[in-house]
Amino acid sequence: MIKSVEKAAVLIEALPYLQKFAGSTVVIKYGGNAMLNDELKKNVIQDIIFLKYVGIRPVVVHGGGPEITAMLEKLGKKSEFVRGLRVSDAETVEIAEMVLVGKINSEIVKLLNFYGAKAVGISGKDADFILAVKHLAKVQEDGVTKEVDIGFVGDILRLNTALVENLLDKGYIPVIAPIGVGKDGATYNINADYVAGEIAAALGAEKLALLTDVEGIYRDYQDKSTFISTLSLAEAQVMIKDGSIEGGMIPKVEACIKALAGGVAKTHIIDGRQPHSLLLEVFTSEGIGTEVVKYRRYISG
Ligand SMILES: Nc1ncnc2c1ncn2[C@@H]1O[C@H](COP(=O)(O)OP(=O)(O)O)[C@@H](O)[C@H]1O
Ligand SMILES: CC(=O)N[C@@H](CCC(=O)OP(=O)(O)O)C(=O)O
Repeated sequence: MIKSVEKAAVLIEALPYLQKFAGSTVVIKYGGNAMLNDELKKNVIQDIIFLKYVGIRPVVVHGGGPEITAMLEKLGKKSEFVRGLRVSDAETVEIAEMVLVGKINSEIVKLLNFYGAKAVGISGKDADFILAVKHLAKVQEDGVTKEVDIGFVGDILRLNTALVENLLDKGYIPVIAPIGVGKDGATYNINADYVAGEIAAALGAEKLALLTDVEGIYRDYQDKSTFISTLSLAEAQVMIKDGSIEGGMIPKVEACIKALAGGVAKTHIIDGRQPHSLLLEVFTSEGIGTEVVKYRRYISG
């Protein structure tokens, strides 16, 4: 049992962060790999509500990659990824939309409302929130960079930021599904990390927190002793180039780069499997996850 004095110390430790973040916007990317059981989901939902009740403006962007993969498998379709992005033919994007908007978005909204917030779900199609264009994946072949068509995968052309700002101003928690719409009316599957990075930059958020299924970034992710607590943009770019950041971690790091370039003060990749990792990241001095920063300070001597 923790003693009352220790409980009070925990609350007092949060005081400078409560003061610092009151009124600011925090974008939370809730990844599909951090949704894997109900207890974890409840923890994340309670953390988001906690942020809201201490005066922070949380914006939730969710993924759902594993559920899309499982649904595609049920329908006899195999998933293929290029640089962390799902190759999406017309049928795949339709299923991705069904899973993301019809299932995951409405479930997160339901849970947030059940635990005491007022949440509103939106996809990129609501009020043309995410205007998208076809993404061309850049892959290296024999030392040459080639552009590859991976189907209805979108890049973000424009975000209707006013929609999210209006919701925040009225006290709602926006819950965003990463589906975009083209000028031609086509539906695009967009990696949720990119949506989170762009929306954090567009809103001038204080913080972007990406919840995933690893502790953070490793120099060699097969070797847990190579964990990195702070990574600069330049270092991250080198790690993508030399292949030590790969697959699903690439969009995350690129989202941090986008957010930092857009003026977001802090970006973090944290372990969504650790109970209340979001609260620990925001309100304690305990270092958690990997912080991606513009520049790293070197202490000499
Ligand atoms: N250098 C690295 N450090 C940590 N994880 C990495 C690294 N490179 C690739 N990864 C992979 O990225 C994964 C996280 O991305 P992803 O599976 O898309 O998660 P999410 O569903 O949360 O978006 C990790 O589980 C890990 O397999
Ligand atoms: C183009 C693309 O890759 N879209 C993603 C969208 C969901 C997502 O981003 O889910 P996670 O955050 O759980 O990975 C996909 O189809 O898996």
